[in-house]
Amino acid sequence: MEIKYHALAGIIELTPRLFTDARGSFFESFNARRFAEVGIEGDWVQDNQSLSSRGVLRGLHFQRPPYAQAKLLRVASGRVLDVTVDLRRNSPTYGQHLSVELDAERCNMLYVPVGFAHGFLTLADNTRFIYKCSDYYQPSAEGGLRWNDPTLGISWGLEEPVVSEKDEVLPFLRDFESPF
Ligand SMILES: Cc1cn([C@H]2C[C@H](O)[C@@H](COP(=O)(O)OP(=O)(O)O[C@H]3O[C@@H](C)C(=O)[C@@H](O)[C@H]3O)O2)c(=O)[nH]c1=O
Repeated sequence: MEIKYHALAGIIELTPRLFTDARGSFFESFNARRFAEVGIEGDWVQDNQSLSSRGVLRGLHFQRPPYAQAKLLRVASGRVLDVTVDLRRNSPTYGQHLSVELDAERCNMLYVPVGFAHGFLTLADNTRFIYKCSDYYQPSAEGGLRWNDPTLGISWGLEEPVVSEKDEVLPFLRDFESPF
């Protein structure tokens, strides 16, 4: 497994070893012991999966404490541009973001600790996005930031993605107090 510690401290990318043979391929998508060794901590309690066509943007989302979630993300089919924004008030990289492409061919995964907003844009049809969460879904604790906030300056590479009504009215960073 290849491990990459990204410039936003705490974000870890894992690219697993794929075992390929005449039947197809195999990889370990989660191994509690091995993942803990490289710094991935989470008492994982919920798995989610979404299906999206190309050009769908979901995010940028988080849950407020005490329901904050760490997430372990991957793509089972298709491809996404995955974006995380550092919302840890004491962090030297507060307000900065990281963009990482996740795809079903490499099966690369991203670990996002508590304290980040998260979103993704699908780059292919039939994109299945799968993620583990370290706390349960709690609608009353949902929060987020606007995907096209000029202060964040995220280059999504698409002018008019498909975005939910809920996500189109999320606040901008300047009007927002981070709960982290
Ligand atoms: C996130 C979530 C949603 N739902 C329901 C609520 C709603 O009716 C429907 C769709 O919810 P949403 O529109 O919030 O789904 P979506 O926009 O895909 O939300 C997800 O976006 C990505 C970027 C994340 O990081 C996730 O944590 C999550 O917030 O599913 C659950 O039942 N459990 C869950 O854990």
